Amino acid sequence: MTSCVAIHPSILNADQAHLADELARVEGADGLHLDIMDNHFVDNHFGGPSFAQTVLEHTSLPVDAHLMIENADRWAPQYAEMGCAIVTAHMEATRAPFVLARELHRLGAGAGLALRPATPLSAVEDVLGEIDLLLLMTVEPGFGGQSFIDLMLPKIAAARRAISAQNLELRIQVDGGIKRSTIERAAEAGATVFVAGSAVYGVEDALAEIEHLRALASGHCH
Ligand SMILES: O=C(CO)[C@H](O)[C@H](O)COP(=O)(O)O
Repeated sequence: MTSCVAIHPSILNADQAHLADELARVEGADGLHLDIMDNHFVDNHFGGPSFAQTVLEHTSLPVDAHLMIENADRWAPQYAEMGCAIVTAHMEATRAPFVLARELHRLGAGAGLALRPATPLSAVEDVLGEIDLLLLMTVEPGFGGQSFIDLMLPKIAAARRAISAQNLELRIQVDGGIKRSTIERAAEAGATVFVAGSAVYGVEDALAEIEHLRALASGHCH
């Protein structure tokens, strides 16, 4: 059965020593969230092009690459070229979001833009019509296992209103602290794509957890 919501496990939280197994145990999710961190835009280093290539070779899921890197205009297109389904750059790290979105589309990928918690929605309002995914961070980007920031709920709701007012199709993704106790509030506010790291990789039966999260969010479809 297709659902109105999507659960994307974040492999940042997987056991990196057993990457192929960790990818296999989330087959059945709606997509895979691939964090890329450059230790400049955030205080952590993870992923990169060769890691992304390895991940793409070991999953059948559509991969959404979340680039927590400086100078995203320069580096984002290669993730589209290698086959990521969606490439998301941070609005704070792109100088030319319209050009970047068109370039990602030309390369066959969806285009996403992400906002740190403290960046207002107004930063992306003019570009919403060019993108496929708006990622609203619900923690400070950089690390898994943090607590969901409740103050992001009005921002999610405002994004949902802006998208409806402009009659757009793009999806709202949330990332950070998504688990059983938070997913319904994020869904009710207007999110439809949920990144879940520790909630999925921290339990033995990852697929059962994905099902559970999907069922909770599905009660609040937009
Ligand atoms: O971008 C991220 C942190 O910056 C991640 O996607 C992170 O893996 C989410 O983990 P959790 O679900 O445990 O909060």
